[in-house]
Amino acid sequence: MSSDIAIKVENLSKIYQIYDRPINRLKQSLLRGRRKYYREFTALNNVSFQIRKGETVGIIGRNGSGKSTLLQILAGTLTPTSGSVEVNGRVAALLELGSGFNPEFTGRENVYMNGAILGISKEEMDRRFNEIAEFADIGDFIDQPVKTYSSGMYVRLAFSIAINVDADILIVDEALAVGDIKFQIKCIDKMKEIKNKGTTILFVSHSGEQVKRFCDRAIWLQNGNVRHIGSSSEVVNQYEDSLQLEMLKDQQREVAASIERINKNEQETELNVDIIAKINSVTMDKIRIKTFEELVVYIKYTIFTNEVPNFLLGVAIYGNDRKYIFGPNTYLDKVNVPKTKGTHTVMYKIPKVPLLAGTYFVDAGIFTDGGLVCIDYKNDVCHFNVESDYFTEGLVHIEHEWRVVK
Ligand SMILES: Nc1ncnc2c1ncn2[C@@H]1O[C@H](COP(=O)(O)OP(=O)(O)OP(=O)(O)O)[C@@H](O)[C@H]1O
Repeated sequence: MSSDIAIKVENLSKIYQIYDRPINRLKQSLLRGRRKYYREFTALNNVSFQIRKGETVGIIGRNGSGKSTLLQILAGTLTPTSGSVEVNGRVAALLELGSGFNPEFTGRENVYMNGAILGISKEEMDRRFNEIAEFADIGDFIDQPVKTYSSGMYVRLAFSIAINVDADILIVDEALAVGDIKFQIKCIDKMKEIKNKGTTILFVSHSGEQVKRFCDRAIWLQNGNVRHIGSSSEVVNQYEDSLQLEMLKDQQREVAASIERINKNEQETELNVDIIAKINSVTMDKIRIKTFEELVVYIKYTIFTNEVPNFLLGVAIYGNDRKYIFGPNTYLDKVNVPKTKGTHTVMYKIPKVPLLAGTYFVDAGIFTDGGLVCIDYKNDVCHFNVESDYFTEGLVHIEHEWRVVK
């Protein structure tokens, strides 16, 4: 393995054997392979990647996507079914709660035991002990058996050991979510310090923001497969978009069913009543854009009467929480659009969209009388995703400046 590579994973797979009943496990071990008493579940499927020394890499994915399985294999606490893992350097791992400590031993004893596992001598641990105890800040509990600890105390001590043993590679599995905010800040500061010292860090987090801020790159696992590897903001944005899209698909299924019902009613209305106009379609050139790129929406509508006086068209953009962001109309903008009989298409363009990463929804409506009377309105008729590099935070980019005044 090249000397600047810290971790090299090639075609790594982990298949768990799932026994529906405990007795089946026994039967399997007694009858050794003559019959299969288990189902197989692929938790990792042909995963390959490399991590350079000094890199901080975030691992993201939905529950059950294989993140913990991967970290456990990298930390050496789980064996893979196939594939290879090469780790260059000493690993300190902070895995799920409950691993790494003997519950009957005191905190102090566990500190020394963990040190021994990492190949650190007793004398060396004597030198480091105070720093570890101070960082964990669990007071007299350090001399109590670990089984009496709260989950918060447990994480404090485990984290304190992991970051005070000068490991080359630090592996952290979602542990920060357990500690209190003050401790989380302390840990992040310490991890930054370690990162600046050149330690390679692998980090599972459910917080996209945390990964964007802290990691250079990210790996997105989906059903045990690597869906994407890249810069952390790019991967997190794509992952979050996909979560939004899944939510959206559910919503759209519901909307499609209700549109079908409405269309049926409309057809009946068209047959019976003289409707004056309707929106035929709302489409977009691109549904995936970057911040400051152009957004184009086409609204096609039909007017059935000779003319609709004071006709106006509006397009509104909403956030995914149905927060109203922007909704101009042709009346307020003093723009003339066709209002006579026939089918017309109007383009609505935002030349430089200032929105930051996320999924946004478009409504379109046609009205008369300055918007007082609604002729037809399409709710959430289409959506688009904005991707942005991690250059600022919030919903939109607002021009601004900083100045030191004193
Ligand atoms: N010992 C096991 N036996 C059988 N299946 C397992 C075992 N450990 C994990 N799995 C399954 O493997 C899949 C991946 O689990 P893993 O814990 O790696 O996912 P994860 O991405 O870390 O999830 P989470 O975010 O919920 O912690 C899950 O479907 C889980 O149920």
